[in-house]
Amino acid sequence: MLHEKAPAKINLTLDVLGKRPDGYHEVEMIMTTVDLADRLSIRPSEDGKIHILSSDRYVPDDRRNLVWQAADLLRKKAGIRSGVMFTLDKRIPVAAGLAGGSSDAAAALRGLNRLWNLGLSLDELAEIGAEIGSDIPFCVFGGTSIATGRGEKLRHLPAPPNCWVILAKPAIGVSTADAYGRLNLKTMEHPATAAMEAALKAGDYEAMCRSVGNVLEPATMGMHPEVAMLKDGMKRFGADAVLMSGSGPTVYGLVSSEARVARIVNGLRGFCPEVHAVRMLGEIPLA
Ligand SMILES: C[C@](O)(CO)[C@H](O)COP(=O)(O)OP(=O)(O)OC[C@H]1O[C@@H](n2ccc(N)nc2=O)[C@H](O)[C@@H]1O
Ligand SMILES: Nc1ncnc2c1ncn2[C@@H]1O[C@H](COP(=O)(O)OP(=O)(O)OP(=O)(O)O)[C@@H](O)[C@H]1O
Repeated sequence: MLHEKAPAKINLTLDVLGKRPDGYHEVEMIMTTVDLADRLSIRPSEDGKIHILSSDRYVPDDRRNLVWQAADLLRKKAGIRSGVMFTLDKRIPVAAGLAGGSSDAAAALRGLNRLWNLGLSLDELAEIGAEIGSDIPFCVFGGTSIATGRGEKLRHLPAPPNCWVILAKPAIGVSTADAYGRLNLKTMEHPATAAMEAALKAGDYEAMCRSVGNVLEPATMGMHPEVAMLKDGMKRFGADAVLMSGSGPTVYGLVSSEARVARIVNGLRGFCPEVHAVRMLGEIPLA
């Protein structure tokens, strides 16, 4: 039996540069993994099939699961006929903007590469993952990167300065396609991606906080006003910077001092069902 950790990601920035002929959007975004992770256990199955046992009843256990799709694609590419049994301990909120499913799929690729002794590099696994979802290549590596293209072209960046990340997810799920679909390419305000990259290189916490931005925020807030309310609450309770992650609806707050974390978490629990205080993971954690 093999074990892989599948950490959540947050977007420090998310910019859209235009619409592509394939219907996707050309993005430029800085993402980093945080210490909230699903656990994936992997063992061979005698019947030649792919099985998924999930701890979360809202997560599909069949071919709709990104873990299933990753295993199926890797099997085809590697010409393997063996079956596999996954046990998925879900801790990342589902449909939250935290790339939970993508990270599970990336963990499946890393784990199966070991189980089947395929000897593929992380670059090769990321390329295979990109055929299933735009966030999977980033999740194969973890750490901190700037992603371009559809999200699959990655350049590694230094870890963010040490701080706490408070994640708050309202009781709604957001479809990523809907959020992109509602984007107004003409009126959107672009985030300061270059300033964010410079802040990470300088290890400058205040500059990082000043540079967060996500063009999908107004699009998702238009469908779900709860997201704007949660952002206001998080600011009022004292977070240094507040942003929606990915296509939402999870909102995160950055906090430098541990003393403020409990106050913000307790304040939010009053009106938000799911709140987690976690650390940034820093450097690539997944080996
Ligand atoms: C919002 C983010 O999570 C930020 O990291 C990603 O951009 C989305 O990544 P993802 O969930 O892996 O997305 P995919 O499964 O590849 O695509 C889901 C849907 O999102 C839209 N989509 C996604 C990525 C992209 N660069 N442009 C898009 O327009 C498309 O409508 C697509 O059908
Ligand atoms: N392993 C998985 N874990 C969670 N959801 C999954 C998984 N595989 C497929 N799904 C489906 O994908 C949908 C989106 O779930 P997920 O948690 O990956 O969203 P997300 O965090 O918003 O992703 P992203 O940030 O990459 O857009 C769910 O509604 C679920 O039905």
